[in-house]
Amino acid sequence: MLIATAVPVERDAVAQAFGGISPGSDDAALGAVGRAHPFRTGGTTAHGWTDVIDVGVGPALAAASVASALTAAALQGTPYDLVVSAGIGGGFQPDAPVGSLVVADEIVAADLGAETPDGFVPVTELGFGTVRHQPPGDLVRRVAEAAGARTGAVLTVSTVTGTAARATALRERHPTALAEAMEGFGVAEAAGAHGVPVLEIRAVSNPVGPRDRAAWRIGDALAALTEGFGKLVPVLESWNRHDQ
Ligand SMILES: O=C(O)c1cccc(C(=O)CC[C@H]2O[C@@H](n3cnc4c(=O)[nH]cnc43)[C@H](O)[C@@H]2O)c1
Repeated sequence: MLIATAVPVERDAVAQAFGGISPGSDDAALGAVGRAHPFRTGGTTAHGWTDVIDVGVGPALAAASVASALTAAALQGTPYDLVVSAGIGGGFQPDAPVGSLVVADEIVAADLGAETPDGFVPVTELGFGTVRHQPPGDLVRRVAEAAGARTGAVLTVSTVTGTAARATALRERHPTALAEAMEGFGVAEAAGAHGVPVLEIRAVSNPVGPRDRAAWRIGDALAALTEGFGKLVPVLESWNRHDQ
């Protein structure tokens, strides 16, 4: 399994749930993504090992980093069979309070499209590409149950929402959205290109809405990430894509 966080503190929060903090690795597949201290579990389960890597902020860098890691692992003959995008995120209020966990039942590119006089039009309506990925429903349910998480759409944005108007517009376009972050769709595109299932798990660090940096609770969200992963690791490790 490959778990992709944006930044090292998120990687370390997830790695703690596996019993370690970024010991570093000279593994060639992980080195290929250019990250200094990837975390690799001992590989003691029947399902092999889990790598936790920080892939950078934003959908483009996340996609490039994850695609590199997936390609390198496949070329080594040890392909990953599940990719998880994980980290902190903004929560739509009141449904996803700060400190809560959200598991994506849909990973949606919320600002990939065109602005028109009639409003936002997604690229799919312009005849291009895709704007959503669907994680395996059974795995989403099991993981959310184990971690005590809510399930809903997680939006990927290139600009952190900073106004109430923008939060309302996003929620109107995506009524099932619980959270927004900046990497999930990029990670999902890379996983999709390799035919590998994807999950997104976010710990809410701040409300989506008017920019109020003082209201961000990054420490609490990182703690929730560690606690949540502690509960769901057995589910992730035992999941087999043929269970679907
Ligand atoms: O606006 C600021 O002052 C500010 C301070 C620290 C960090 C940021 C970020 O933009 C971090 C983005 C990073 O964290 C994820 N994230 C967390 N909350 C949100 C959100 O409400 N909307 C989008 N992304 C969020 C994101 O996945 C990035 O990895 C800003």
